[in-house]
Amino acid sequence: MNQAGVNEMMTAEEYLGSLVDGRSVYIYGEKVDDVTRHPAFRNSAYSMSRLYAALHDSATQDVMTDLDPEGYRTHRYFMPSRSAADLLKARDAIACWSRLTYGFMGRTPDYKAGFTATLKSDPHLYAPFHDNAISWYRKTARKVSFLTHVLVNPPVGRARNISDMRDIYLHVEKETDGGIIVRGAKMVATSAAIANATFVAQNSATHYQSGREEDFALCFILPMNAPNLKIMCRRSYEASALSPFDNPLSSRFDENDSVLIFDGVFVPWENVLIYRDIERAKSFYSASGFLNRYPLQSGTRLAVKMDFVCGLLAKMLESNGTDSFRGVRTRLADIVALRNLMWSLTESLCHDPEPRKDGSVVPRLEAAATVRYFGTQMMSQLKPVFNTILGGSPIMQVSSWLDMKNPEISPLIDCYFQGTDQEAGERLKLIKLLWDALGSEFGGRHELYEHNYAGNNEQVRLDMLRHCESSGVLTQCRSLVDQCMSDYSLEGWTQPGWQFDGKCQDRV
Ligand SMILES: Cc1cc2nc3c(=O)[nH]c(=O)nc-3n(C[C@H](O)[C@H](O)[C@H](O)COP(=O)(O)OP(=O)(O)OC[C@H]3O[C@@H](n4cnc5c(N)ncnc54)[C@H](O)[C@@H]3O)c2cc1C
Repeated sequence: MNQAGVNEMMTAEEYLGSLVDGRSVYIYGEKVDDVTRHPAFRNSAYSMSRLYAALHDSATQDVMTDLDPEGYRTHRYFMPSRSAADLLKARDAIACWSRLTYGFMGRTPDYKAGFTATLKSDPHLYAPFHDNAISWYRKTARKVSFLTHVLVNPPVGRARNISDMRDIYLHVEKETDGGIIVRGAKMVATSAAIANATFVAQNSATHYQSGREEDFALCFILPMNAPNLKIMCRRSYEASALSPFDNPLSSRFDENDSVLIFDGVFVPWENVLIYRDIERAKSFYSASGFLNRYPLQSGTRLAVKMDFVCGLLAKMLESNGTDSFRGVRTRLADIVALRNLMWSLTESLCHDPEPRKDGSVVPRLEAAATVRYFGTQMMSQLKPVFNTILGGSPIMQVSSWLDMKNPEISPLIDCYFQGTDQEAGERLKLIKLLWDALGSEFGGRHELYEHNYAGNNEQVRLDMLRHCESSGVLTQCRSLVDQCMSDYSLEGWTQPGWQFDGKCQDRV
């Protein structure tokens, strides 16, 4: 094997070029010709392209990439890991990419690599489509393709049977020699407008009725330019950004979430992984290793974001001149503790991993479920602290950068908008950044994302509990209590050593 391996990873330019493929993206009443030039998407697409540049940059290539078992250079998380050390290196690659977006792009291509790498480890989970699994592993690893995913049925008729929702929920409409035709809608595909393909399945909480609902038990991968696939975008925060000074994050890291409408979409057989198979459709999440693997990406990305958030908070407190107050410092400590917790969890995901049949390893599910649990709560825990110790300071802003360029008022701004030992321009720059991160519509969407991206809040908890029950963790916890209770009885200690003379001590 060539030491350098074969390098087919997309460059930044190739990635941007791959998005100009005739996809049907709709926003503001129009179909978008080219997302790489459109004001609603162009900066976010460019931010994503910088990740591809990092794969080829000699300063970051070693951290980011390695050769996969077939001799192709790829991102470290796009291939199965063989050891705890491999997982740690993959964690560092994920962190390296995340820092390029300060943790504000959650669905970078390494997220779905949490799944696609597993296609190589156990393709037989997708029998009789196991060749498709291997083929999609190769395609995604070699190019470092950007896959998003869409798993959730629209929030309508949730208490009804799936089959009663056939007019809305995604299902197979027709089978042909070449593949299947699917129809229905799915929510929401983050970054679909700037991804290469989407993975489509039902989420793990879906209840199917055997014999009636096989048409819904599907799993396939679809290029974003598939005919009749409509990508319906929400409002763009990038398009509504005033300037880099006013919206330094939302103007370039807006992962537009879209509803996908499959309006009679043809899916060729080679893109199908599960077809009308309820058992496989229900079980592949836990069986594939995706549930073990994706929290390494999402936890590491969140840890980077928490670094950023801690920095923001510390700088704002300094600017306000409240950074030495004892009570304020204790609340900053609360946020630093959350940051430390998330980084520690990423370490525990890598150490002592679970072996797979093919000799690869994945993070232990117990640790993965814990990242999912704490990760989804972190932003909600953070906001009250900001609201409390920053008081009203984040709202003391000028309306836009134009006020600072207006000679009539700029001297007044320079005087009255100063921070503690800080010029007004620097303080306002910091406040605008803080507001974009946490107070803006972009910030609100981020809070909702962190809370929900891993499933609804009850599912996150119940999945973790179910795992701890089935893996024996709760049995072990119970037996520790049993052991303690077996040390004594009504008659006294059952073990030698401790003293009891048969009297009630305080009546001696
Ligand atoms: C910003 C953002 C980005 C997202 N990106 C993606 C993406 O890229 N791909 C993707 O697939 N999804 C994505 N999602 C969707 C996300 O996966 C779902 O929102 C999440 O799984 C929660 O599901 P839900 O919204 O359907 O809520 P529900 O499951 O409807 O839950 C809402 C409430 O109803 C309760 N509930 C639901 N069902 C039951 C039941 N059977 N019995 C009792 N109570 C019940 C829940 O406990 C919860 O309290 C995104 C969401 C957001 C907010």
